[in-house]
Amino acid sequence: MKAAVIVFPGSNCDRDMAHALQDFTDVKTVDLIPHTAESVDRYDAIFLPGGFSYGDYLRSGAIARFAPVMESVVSEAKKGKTVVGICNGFQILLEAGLLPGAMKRNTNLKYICRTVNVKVENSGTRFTSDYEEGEVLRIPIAHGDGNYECDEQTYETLKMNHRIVFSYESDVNGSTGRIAGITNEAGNVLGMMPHPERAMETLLGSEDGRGLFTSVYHHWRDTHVVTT
Ligand SMILES: NC(=O)CC[C@H](N)C(=O)O
Repeated sequence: MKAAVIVFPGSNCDRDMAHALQDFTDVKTVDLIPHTAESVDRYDAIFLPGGFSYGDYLRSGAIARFAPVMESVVSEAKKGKTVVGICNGFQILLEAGLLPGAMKRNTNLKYICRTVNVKVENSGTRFTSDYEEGEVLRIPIAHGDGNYECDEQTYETLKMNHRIVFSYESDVNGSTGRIAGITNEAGNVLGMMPHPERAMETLLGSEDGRGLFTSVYHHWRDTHVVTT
């Protein structure tokens, strides 16, 4: 599997994301791809990392969504490739229209940086198959704009189709339905606010994030014939 980690001006979790993929899965190639790249079509999975792309000016993710590489990210997502957006990456996917809804300021109007309990609501996805359904993970959050908002109909659709993949065990930022992560309708695009790439080693507080990266890798391995 070849993975691309997109680097926008202001990304700050790109190296952690590459480290998570490189050192905790059997992914063959992990490349850091600049926001100016024309195409990511040679990659099997595309990762949008957290950070403060374009300084969060205008609205988190609103400028990054127009970065040159995004045209290719959108078209690969529409072809069914695996796309993962974490934190600012999730915000960019929302702004790009690959996922429904939007992010508002956290209800306490503060940047929240702490480890929280995140529940796996659906373990039947390519992002969560290595977790148990209902499992509670300890994963850090670090965001100012993590208050997920969508209209009632969208919320009902997300719920009915099991597209709410992660939820906060208790309310941390005001998100509708305590939503922490959702997929698109086709199930190949995931956006989540918590940072699994910062939960890879017990020494650093938690290794509960590993399952996200191994699930993506195992999904790819199980759907591809590997010739050596
Ligand atoms: N860690 C992040 O990706 C932060 C996302 C965004 N800059 C926010 O504050 O909401």
